[in-house]
Parts: sequence; structure tokens; C-alpha cells
Amino acid sequence: MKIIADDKIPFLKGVFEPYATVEYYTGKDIQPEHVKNANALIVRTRTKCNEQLLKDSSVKIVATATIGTDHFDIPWLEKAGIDWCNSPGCNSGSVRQYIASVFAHRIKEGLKPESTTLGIVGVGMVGSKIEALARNLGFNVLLNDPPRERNEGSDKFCSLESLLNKSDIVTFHTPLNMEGPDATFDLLNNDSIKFLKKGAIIINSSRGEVTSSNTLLSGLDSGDISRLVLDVWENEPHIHPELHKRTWIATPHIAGYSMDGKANGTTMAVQKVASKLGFPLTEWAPESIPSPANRYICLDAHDKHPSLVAADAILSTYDIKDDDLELRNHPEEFEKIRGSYPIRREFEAWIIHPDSYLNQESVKTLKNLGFQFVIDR
Ligand SMILES: NC(=O)C1=CN([C@@H]2O[C@H](COP(=O)(O)OP(=O)(O)OC[C@H]3O[C@@H](n4cnc5c(N)ncnc54)[C@H](O)[C@@H]3O)[C@@H](O)[C@H]2O)C=CC1
Ligand SMILES: O=C(O)C(=O)[C@H](O)COP(=O)(O)O
Repeated sequence: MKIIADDKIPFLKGVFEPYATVEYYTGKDIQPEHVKNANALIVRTRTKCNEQLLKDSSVKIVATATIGTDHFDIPWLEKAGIDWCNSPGCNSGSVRQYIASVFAHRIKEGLKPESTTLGIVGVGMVGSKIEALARNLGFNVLLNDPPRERNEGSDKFCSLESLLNKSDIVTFHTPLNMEGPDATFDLLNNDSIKFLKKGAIIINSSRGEVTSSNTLLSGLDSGDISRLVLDVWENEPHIHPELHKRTWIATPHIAGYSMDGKANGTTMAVQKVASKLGFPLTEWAPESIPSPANRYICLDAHDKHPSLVAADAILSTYDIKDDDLELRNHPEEFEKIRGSYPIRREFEAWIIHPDSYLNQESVKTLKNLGFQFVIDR
């Protein structure tokens, strides 16, 4: 048996070696000759899995250790009889932490969640976690998800136009669908932006093509958009220099890059490939995930609203401005920065040392985020 894998999939090396020959390549450099005699291909988003790559191969399953599948030509894979799988929800907690860090900065600048409306476009694994995060911090929340609305009824959903019209912050969490009734390509375009509440903040951590770069630039020019947060870009890694300059926060597609999220992605991919190839690894998981150097957070809660206490705790685990600075200083090193991303752990890996001012409301907010406490409160 032979397996070809992206060399940037953490925890993978050594796992399949007792059962198969495994070759590792940079994701974007995986070629037809590499996969020709392989039984399985394990990738992340940088390998286009299509007819050109796989038509003369013996690959029986293609697994991506990511949720997104826009790098897969699914109709062709299905026609060719090649199984495919992704890793649903693997990095939803990581994107939640990313968005939480954006909120934390705004809260520390004085934003009051109770008088702020957040619009979430795409309420799947990630969007649902953002909804819970936002409600926990006290935001008002609007949801748009036409596929879910068709299945579940319209009670909790609204149209994109209405969401754009009423939200102070709009965050996108859809897949990239190029066509069909739920197409998301250019969802924010020169027509839909006309509905946007003047001065809204836009956050896109889904796919760059969901928010048109030209529309974002003209929205910033006109003041329709007050601040822009981008993790994903049209044509990445070759990002639009002017758009980059105009962002408030810009990061190199790392919203899903917590170590927890990557470990989950690898686990799901390994288990599915093992099941297909008949290897005894269908319960496999990494033995351990590296911890932060210091897992303990000391909070000063004196005279602070729970959302401000939460903002401090969130930023102790992950400050998105560090990632912004790295990309701002080296925009040409987009892929290199991703490839050497530091260990980031989600809230559940951190332990809070409560101070005597921490009230029950703040404790509840922090526990809902997933933090542990030194002494159970
Ligand atoms: N920047 C990053 O590192 C990451 C980016 N992503 C991106 O975020 C996307 C969402 O991730 P998950 O929530 O885990 O996926 P998911 O598949 O659980 O959720 C996607 C949701 O979008 C909804 N949707 C589909 N078409 C829509 C439309 N036209 N308008 C509004 N909603 C629509 C679906 O019904 C579904 O509820 C992924 O497909 C991926 O492209 C995900 C993880 C990390
Ligand atoms: O899961 C997804 O979808 C993502 O966007 C991943 O976080 C992207 O990671 P890479 O596969 O590009 O390393």
C-alpha cells in the first residue's frame, strides 16, 4: 500500500508507516507521478484534487484534514469512483478563538456588546460557535443561512439584505460555492453592499472569493465599511497590496490554525483513510498536543464588566494582532508564515487563577468560553 501526504499535516509522520509506504510532499507540489501508484492521498487545502492530478492514478480515497473542500472537484471524484472526505468541525473552535480575539480588541477599545449587533453569514460548525460566543459576551445576534432556513424554517434566520442592514459587525462563515442557489462567490458585491449599515465592520475568515476585493476597497473608500478584518484573500498567497494596507487586521489564512484544530483534522483524516484501507487505526488520535509554555492566566477583574474580563482572558491565549503584525511586516511571506505558525491552544487548554474580584457572572462567561479554573468556583 502507498499513501501520499502533504508534509504540513501535523502528527501524521509515523502513523501509517507500519502498514504502508508513505511519501510526503509540499501540498502545492503534489504531481500526477506522485499519486500514480498510490492508494490514498491525504491533503490540506493547497492540493487541487481533480482530474488533472488523479486521472491516471490508483488512488481510492482522498482525505483533506480541513473542513473546506473547494480544492476538490467533487463531481469528477465521484464520477471517477474515488472516495473523498473532509474533516467537519475540526477547526471550528480555532476560528471561534480567532473571532473572539477580534471582539476582545473592540471590547477593550470601549465597544459594548449589549448595544452591538453581530450578523453571522453561514451558521454551520463555525458560525454556530460564533453565535454562542457572541451571545455569551452579550452581543445581539442575527443569522443568515439559506440552506438551514429551508430545512429548519425561518424563525431564527433572516435574509442577507436584512442582516447587512442591521448589523454593526458582519462575519462570513460560508463555504465557497461557485454556483447554484446557494452560491457564495462574491456574496458581498457591489449590489449587496448597498444594504450594509453605514460604518459596519466586515470580517471574512471563510474564503477570499466570498467578499469581492473591489467591493471591499470601494466600501472602505465610501465609509460604508469602517474596518476590515481579513484572514482569507482572493488569489492567496498573492494578496492585494492595497487591500492589505487598508485592513484593520490582516492574517495569512490561519484562523483555523490552533494546534487543537490541526490535531482534529489529522485525526479525522487518518481514521477515514484507515477505515477505507483496512488499517487498525480507526480509533487513532495524537497521543498528546503540546501545551502553552505557561497555561495559567492571572486576571485582574477589579471593577470590570464580565465582557472586559473575558476580553483579557481571550487575549492572554491568543492576540490576533501578533499575527497581523507578522503579515504586515512580511506580506510576501504569506505561505512561510503559515508553514511555521507557532503553537496556539484553544481556551479549554488554559487555566485561570481567579482573583478575589472575579464575580459569578464573569466566572460563568469564562466557563462558557471553555476556560478551566485552578480552584473550581
Ligand atoms: N480561515 C480558516 O482557517 C478557516 C476557514 N474555514 C471556512 O469556513 C467555512 C465554514 O466552515 P464550517 O462552519 O466548519 O462549515 P460548515 O459546512 O459546518 O458550515 C457552513 C454553513 O454555511 C451555510 N451556507 C451555505 N451556503 C450559504 C449561503 N449562500 N449563504 C449563507 N450560508 C450558507 C451552510 O448551510 C452551513 O450551515 C469552510 O467551508 C471554510 O471555507 C473553515 C475553517 C477554517
Ligand atoms: O479547514 C479549512 O477549510 C481551512 O481553511 C484550513 O484552516 C486551511 O488550512 P490549510 O489546509 O490551508 O493549511
